[in-house]
Amino acid sequence: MGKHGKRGGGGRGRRPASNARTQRPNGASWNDFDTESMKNKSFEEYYKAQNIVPEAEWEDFLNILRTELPTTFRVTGSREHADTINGLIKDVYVPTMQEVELEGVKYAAPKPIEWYPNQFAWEVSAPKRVVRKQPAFKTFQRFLVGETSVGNLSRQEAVSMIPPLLMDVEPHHYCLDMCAAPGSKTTQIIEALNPYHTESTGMLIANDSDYKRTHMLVHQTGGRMPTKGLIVTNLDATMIPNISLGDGETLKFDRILADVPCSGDGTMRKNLEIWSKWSPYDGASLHVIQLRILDRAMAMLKPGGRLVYSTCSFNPTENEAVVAAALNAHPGEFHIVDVADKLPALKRRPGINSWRVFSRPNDELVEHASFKEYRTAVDASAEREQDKLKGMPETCWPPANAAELNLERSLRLLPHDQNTGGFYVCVLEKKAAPEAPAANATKVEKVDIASLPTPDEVIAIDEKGSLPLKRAASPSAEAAAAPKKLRSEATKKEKRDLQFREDPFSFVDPTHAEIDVLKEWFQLQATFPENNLLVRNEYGNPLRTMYIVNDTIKKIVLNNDYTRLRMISAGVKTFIRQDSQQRTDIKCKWRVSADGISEILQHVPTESVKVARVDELRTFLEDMYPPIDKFEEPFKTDLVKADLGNMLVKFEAGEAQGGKLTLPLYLPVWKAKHSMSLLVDKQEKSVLSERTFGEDICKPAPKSTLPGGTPALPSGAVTPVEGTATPAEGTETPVENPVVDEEAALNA
Ligand SMILES: C[S@@+](CC[C@H](N)C(=O)[O-])C[C@H]1O[C@@H](n2cnc3c(N)ncnc32)[C@H](O)[C@@H]1O
Repeated sequence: MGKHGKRGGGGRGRRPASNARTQRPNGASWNDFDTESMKNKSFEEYYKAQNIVPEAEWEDFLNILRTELPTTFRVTGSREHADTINGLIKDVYVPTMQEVELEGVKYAAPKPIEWYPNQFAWEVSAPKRVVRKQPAFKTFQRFLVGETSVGNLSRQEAVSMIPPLLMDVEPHHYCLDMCAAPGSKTTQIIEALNPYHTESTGMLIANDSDYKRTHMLVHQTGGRMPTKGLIVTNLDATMIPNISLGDGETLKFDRILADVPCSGDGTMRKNLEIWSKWSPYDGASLHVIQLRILDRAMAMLKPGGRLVYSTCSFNPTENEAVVAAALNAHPGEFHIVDVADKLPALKRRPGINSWRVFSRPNDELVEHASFKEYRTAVDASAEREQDKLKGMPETCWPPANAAELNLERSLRLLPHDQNTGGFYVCVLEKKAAPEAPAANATKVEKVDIASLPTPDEVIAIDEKGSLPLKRAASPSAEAAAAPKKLRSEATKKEKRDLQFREDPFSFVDPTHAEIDVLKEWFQLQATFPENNLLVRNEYGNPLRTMYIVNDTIKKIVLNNDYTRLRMISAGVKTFIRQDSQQRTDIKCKWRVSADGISEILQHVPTESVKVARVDELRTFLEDMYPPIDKFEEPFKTDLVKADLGNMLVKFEAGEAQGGKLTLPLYLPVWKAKHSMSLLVDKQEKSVLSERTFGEDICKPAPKSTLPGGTPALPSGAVTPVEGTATPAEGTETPVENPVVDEEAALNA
């Protein structure tokens, strides 16, 4: 195998199509690669031998792997305005991109992905070079970036959208996403739990073992897809502890996604370095951890529950071998679900029940027909030098009963079928009660997963093509042990994970004076979940931020030590304290966050929401602090009459001043002594402006200081409020999410 991935020099065979530098985080970009260097002898030999691609299609398979992936994205389906956004794409943007020509070449307009439900996913095949240079594509690109930043669109590889669609999530389900970061599938699960903001009683635990990546997860879900039924945790998925719901009940899940760390060779079209680095050890080194994660998922699933196992790898060692071993570790308990009737337009290949196992001593593939033969080679020292894996376990080979496990019901997505990356998905269901094997079933020994060797360090590649991921340090084994008692008396006795440095979680006493203030100010009705207001300190003190959680999340928080669960966040950030140093006559020093407004609106009387029109929205966007005089009647009188502080405003659907709102829009607004302001993130304001008025009419933030002496804000900050300032330092850590935390910006 030659050395590939040279930087710079544009030698012979250089890809002609793109001038764009699609820089990869790991350093390789499409410009650095020519198709000549996109070769790997072992990869080709290995996969030819696996028979996952019919011989007649082999060249198509290899050729498409050497081309750049189209851009694909989803419309966030649970949003009220999903249809509006999809309508804009179809009716406004796509017509302008018909027959686009650049340098004599015609490029197709974006088109809906055929198999994705409701035409809510799109594919843009034009290369970035065209998108940059061609005005119609450029305008569309700006729309995509803006709507993605506020959570209305999600950029995601097409095949990566499949596993959540096959989970069949319903709003009442308890779900677990075991390896969730950066969270593209997590947002799909949340959407399925909250279709069109129906009242979901279900919940999701989104977990990842990489601490930094759990914060990406918080950002991805919090700002873009806020839900009161969500907890983010930072656990090793192989030993997620049992979770108590109180009264002796242990949480079992209806739906689990195990989108496990993998070799990522299905991502070669964007993660170009795989071409030079691929080896059969990549998959084999991950086999045991993948199996352990799947095994843990099986234990946490309810009878009748559904579990989706997926990888972005073609490799049977990471796919069918893992599923087969897991089934044989739980004989008679699970079956593979036939999903042939789901997503009917999706071209998929059946899983295989026979595969071959190779090692690669001295850079040449060596096949081992059986585990026994492989061990003989290792023991004879022929393999020892290369035996980085502490030995491939027997579960890497097809078991004797492979043909009886219905592995063909699992799905392999091949890139040349519909111009995508590669993926593997298997849907498993837990039987209501274990079944005895059929009399004619092949006898196999039960797989003992606990006895399998785990490599010390496994390196997986993120499906987004990010940096290789090292396996994160695991929480302590004790932390994984089941809780013995309820939290009320047991928390202090439970073994705490002292390495874990996040702030504690507790609930505000509903009789607390601040809750009375909130109730009176916002006229919160009896339906308001006053018992479910969570704060990030030990004493239930509403110091800076209050989050709303649903009842199940509350039970989890109350009945489990947060360090043992390594809880990073929970619920929707709803109320943010807005203290004033200059004014004492503000009756309610809290504002509703833009993320939390839909949680509040359902509990306030219609008449307490002020009504405005598109004209008023224009005034709010054009001027960061419009004086009350700038507004028209009858809204102006409403503003004059209102007390200083936060109010909720409904901007009615309609057209005026070159703007159009297709649906009503609800936003929090602040009244200060001299002016008004929209409590919305700067970026979101620009997106809103583009969508409503066809251009960004928002004035840039003042350069020096703002009224009240508040300094100008970084991007991502909510508009500060005249006359308000930093709350006194409390015991809570102020920044739960450094990227989007509005408070942090206010306090800058
Ligand atoms: C393929 S990526 C997941 C992609 C994610 N599901 C999505 O759709 O955005 C695999 C993830 O597994 C995490 N991971 C690796 N080992 C893990 C373990 N033992 N337990 C939990 N997560 C793990 C990695 O940090 C990585 O974020």
